[in-house]
Amino acid sequence: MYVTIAPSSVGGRVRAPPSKSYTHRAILAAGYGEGAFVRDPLRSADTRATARAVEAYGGSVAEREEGFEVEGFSGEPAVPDDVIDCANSGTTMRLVTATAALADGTTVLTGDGSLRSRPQGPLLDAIEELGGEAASTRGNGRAPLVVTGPIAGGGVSIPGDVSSQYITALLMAGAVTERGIEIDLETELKSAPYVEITRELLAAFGVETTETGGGFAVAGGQRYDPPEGEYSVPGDFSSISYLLAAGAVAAAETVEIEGAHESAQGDRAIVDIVSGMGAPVEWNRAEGTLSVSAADLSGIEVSVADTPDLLPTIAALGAVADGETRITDAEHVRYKETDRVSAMAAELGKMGVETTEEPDALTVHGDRSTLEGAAVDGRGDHRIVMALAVAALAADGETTIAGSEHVDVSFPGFFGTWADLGVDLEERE
Ligand SMILES: O=C(O)C1=C[C@@H](OP(=O)(O)O)[C@@H](O)[C@H](O)C1
Ligand SMILES: C=C(OP(=O)(O)O)C(=O)O
Repeated sequence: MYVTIAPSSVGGRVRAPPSKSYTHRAILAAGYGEGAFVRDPLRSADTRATARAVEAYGGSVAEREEGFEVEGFSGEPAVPDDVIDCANSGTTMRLVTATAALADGTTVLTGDGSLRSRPQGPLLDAIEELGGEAASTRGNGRAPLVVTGPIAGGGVSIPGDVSSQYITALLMAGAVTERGIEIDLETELKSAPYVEITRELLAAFGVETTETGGGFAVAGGQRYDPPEGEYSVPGDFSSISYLLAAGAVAAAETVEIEGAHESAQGDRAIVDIVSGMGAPVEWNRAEGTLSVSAADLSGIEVSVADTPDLLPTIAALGAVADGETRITDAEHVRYKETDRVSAMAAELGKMGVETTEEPDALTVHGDRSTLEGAAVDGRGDHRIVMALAVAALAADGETTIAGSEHVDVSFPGFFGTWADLGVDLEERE
């Protein structure tokens, strides 16, 4: 599908979708236990992929009005009847590849073209180090993957700078192994707050993890069992980034965002980034509301070591801001649904924006007066689509984004929310 967006001003009160990261983990945690009710989950293409995997391992996930009713496989995943299709979701593939290592038999995992291009080698090596068998069918460290268990746990070393999802995967699976898993990081951990999200969620399910000198550890033989048998998912700060950015570049009146409660999400850094660029932002943490007004923005330097998913949003803000916006520590942002560093450089380039790309950085030379509407490509990547939809608000003339349907991966109804904010847009096949 295509969406055409005319330059618009925005205002009003909207609700952030529930967190994708917490929803994935809550569904799988409930699967590792006897089950749980996941209240207010994100119902999206990616989180449904995790739900399907839990079913493949012998659990069940029923969608109810208020949440997902999950029945678990009690720490003993069955050998799936069929290949597990993780679709577009890296989180699903990494987290449930470690689950496969617990099953007494062989599991095959695959995904769409984008997911089959993303790195899985370090996780396969870790499973082998723990005594399982794990291979890429093409021998290139990418899916399709074939994993044979069971593993009993033990010590493992893994790089920290490719994906934090490997650590999350091993911690979650390790809790139900016999011996637990001790993870030694070979290189500095990137996307570190996502491991904190994991640890926070595991604690809420009664599972203890520890930070060691060189990494993390989880004891084996633990039970996943949240109080009252339920878990409530907080709002998603990566999704909030587009709403805050829309307010910062185009609010005629204040934009108010509900569902912004404190949690371990590193992407809450967007609040400081937007205000650091000059937009007035207020965060009422007790109520979980944010309000933002527009201002003349200026460029900023920001590291995305901890917050890779914010790069497309910051790049779009940088295109509207005056002066240079330099986004550093971004190498791991190239391993996402697309290489988001070069995707943003190229697509903003079509809108008249000058950028400088380095292996681990992107500099956007912002000048709102030269930002022009154009035909751009969302690259089949939800975050590229949504970030370009931010830039479109401030462009001179209409912008048409190809692949608008991909927002379903993390923010279903994104363009409905955009319209509620007053954006002048049209979607078509
Ligand atoms: O664990 C998670 O929920 C995620 C971790 C991050 O990936 P990496 O750890 O691969 O950087 C992030 O980019 C992704 O959107 C979600
Ligand atoms: C990279 C992302 O997710 P995943 O790794 O789960 O595909 C994302 O949501 O931006």
